[in-house]
Amino acid sequence: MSPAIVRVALPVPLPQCFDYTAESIAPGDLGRCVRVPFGRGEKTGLIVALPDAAELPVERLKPVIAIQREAPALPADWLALVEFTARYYQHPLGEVVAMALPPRLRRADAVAGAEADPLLELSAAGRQALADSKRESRALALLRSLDADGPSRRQLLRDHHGPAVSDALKRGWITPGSAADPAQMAGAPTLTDEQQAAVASLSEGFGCFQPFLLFGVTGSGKTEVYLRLVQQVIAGGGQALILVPEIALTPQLEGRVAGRFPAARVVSLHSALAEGARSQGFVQAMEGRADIVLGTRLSVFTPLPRLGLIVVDEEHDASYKQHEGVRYSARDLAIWRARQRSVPIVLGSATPSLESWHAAETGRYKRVELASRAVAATLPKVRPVDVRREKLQHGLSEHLLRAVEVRLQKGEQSLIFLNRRGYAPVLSCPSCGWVSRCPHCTANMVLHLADRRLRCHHCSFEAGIPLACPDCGDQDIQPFGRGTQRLEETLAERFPTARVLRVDRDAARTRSQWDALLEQIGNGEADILVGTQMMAKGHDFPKLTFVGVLNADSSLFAADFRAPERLFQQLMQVGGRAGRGQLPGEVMVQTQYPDHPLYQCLARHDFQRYAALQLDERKQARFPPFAANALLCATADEVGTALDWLKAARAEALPYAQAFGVMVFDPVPMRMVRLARRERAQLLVEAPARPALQAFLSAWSERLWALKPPRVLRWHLDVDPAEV
Ligand SMILES: Nc1ncnc2c1ncn2[C@@H]1O[C@H](COP(=O)(O)OP(=O)(O)OP(=O)(O)O)[C@@H](O)[C@H]1O
Ligand SMILES: [Zn+2]
Repeated sequence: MSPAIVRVALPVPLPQCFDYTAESIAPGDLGRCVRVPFGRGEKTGLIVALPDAAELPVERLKPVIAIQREAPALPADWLALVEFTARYYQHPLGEVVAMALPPRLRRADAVAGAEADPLLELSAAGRQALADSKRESRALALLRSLDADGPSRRQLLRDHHGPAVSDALKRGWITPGSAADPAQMAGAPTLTDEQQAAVASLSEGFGCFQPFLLFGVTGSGKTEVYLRLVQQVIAGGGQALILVPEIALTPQLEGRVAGRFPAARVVSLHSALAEGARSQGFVQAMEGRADIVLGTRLSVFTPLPRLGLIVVDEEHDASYKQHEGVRYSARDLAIWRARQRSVPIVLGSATPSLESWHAAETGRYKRVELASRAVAATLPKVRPVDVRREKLQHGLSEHLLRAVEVRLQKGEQSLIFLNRRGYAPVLSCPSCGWVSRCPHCTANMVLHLADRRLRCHHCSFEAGIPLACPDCGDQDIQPFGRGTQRLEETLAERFPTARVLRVDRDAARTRSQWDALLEQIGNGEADILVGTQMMAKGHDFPKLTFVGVLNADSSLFAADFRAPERLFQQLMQVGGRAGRGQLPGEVMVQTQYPDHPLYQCLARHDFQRYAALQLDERKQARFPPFAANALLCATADEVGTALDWLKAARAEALPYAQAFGVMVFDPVPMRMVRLARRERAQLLVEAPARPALQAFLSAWSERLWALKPPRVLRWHLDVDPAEV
């Protein structure tokens, strides 16, 4: 009997899969990891097909080394998902698989998915201990919370009560709970009428594919709506997948979900997790043992046998698109998955992407609206502050300073938003014009006074601060412009009694630093916050009533056609942090263009009007969603090499591009030509719609693989690029 053939996707930058022979093979081996000889070494890949015949003569095939049969095989719908991803984003399947699979599964290590996260409840002894207790202690706090909120998962308890949990287990004060209903909710507020209506319309989608756009103003309580839908799904025996932009920015949501469904098994997945935890969560979800999967873009690849609902929170967020390796959009793949599995998908945002907005306008998505805030009576008052005629004090207008002053007097919080880390964006010499450029990038090095370094925010190159100008020796070199550190300094000088707190990536390098900052703000231990985009999303601080925005104009006339859309979203989101509790909010945006439609629409909270204006412009200019784009990017040691290769690539495309209705533009150097010592160029492909683009790219990429690049050159395709 001739040996069986297995087709394996391997993590190598080549477009094809590889055939091997295997002694014995069962249909169940499809979707299993496998070790195979490759080149002079070995590699781990995934069995993606069991073909009847090989592409090469069988005698030339090598036998597999081992098939990993301890871990469960990936299911067929998962294989279809990664195959679609590879095809759509024009990326080798083996690399897509390697990205989508947690490392331990990928290496074909045995993975125990069984590590339980048991439900713990108060025992009779615990109840007694609680009654007898006299002194306040950590153990007591734990027992009290179990008494008040009911049973909870061990992990969640550990997060809040630390070692007290093991202690209480040992003493028998808490015990694994009886099988509780995972759909049972704890501490849910009564829905507003609007929320109730939204839940009702959205639940109509259960059991079939239907994309919904949940368009809800900031603070309207979208999360509450998701949670009710999730409850219905779990009650029906299904699993829910909730995608969030950045888990580091949403510990609140994680806690909220787990706290709301104490008996449900919640798995949270993101790339910052330890390998073991990520593999475990993945296997738990795959075996149907998780009820809710909450995670960042990568979790769109979690196998979910009982999938009943997908939620994409803040669907407009740029972090759903991966910017390296496999350049996929988790939002778009989530929609594909919902269709594949015939389940509803809810895309939620106060500022939807124009793509999704357009889809709702044209009826492809169903729009469900939350027009008012859940708690606060009103949306904040927003106004542009004209800075053309005002003398600014260290970049701050009198209006803005007075607004901060008023908040201080009332004991409320202000946030000054400046999307620029560091002390100053550049150090420069007034006599010869020297500026602190990064030696490896087309970018300036940012001055960080906190640790006295110059740092490139693109390649992370660092240098000390020179005492004198390296070119002319002048000792009077100066920081130019303003970053968050400098703003923090200015505000502390101006308001000496206020507690000024900076919240940016430098202040919150780790998850625990970030949690500590959030707690400080939540407890009202800060009066003035200086924050970057980290502060823009999703947070809910009841005492925060004023938001001042600096330096917004710089994105107004940026070259990228999506820049104004992003600016509008960002300003609306950051403004949405103000006045979410009982206190009314106010937002000021310093600008030289107070009459610009963007600021005018912002002041009226009129997303719809702004979206209509932008979509009109896009239609005229044939930008997405009225066209589909791809970029072919090349990097090399010098830009000329990259441009030459792109020209050759273009020449390959020209003879048949027209047949697809596709335009292939001339290659150009990228705006930031140098990045981390490499020089970059790109070429834009524009098609009337996605199917035409796909058909063209499949044909073209075959030729691209055949075009032998010079050794120093790397290339990739970026389908639906975020920036053009
Ligand atoms: N029905 C309700 N009753 C009482 N409080 C509610 C209700 N719904 C939501 N809230 C509260 O309102 C606040 C805002 O809700 P949530 O964070 O879900 O808003 P959101 O729509 O996600 O806002 P954003 O888009 O700005 O993040 C939260 O503090 C939430 O607990
Ligand atoms: Zn650099």
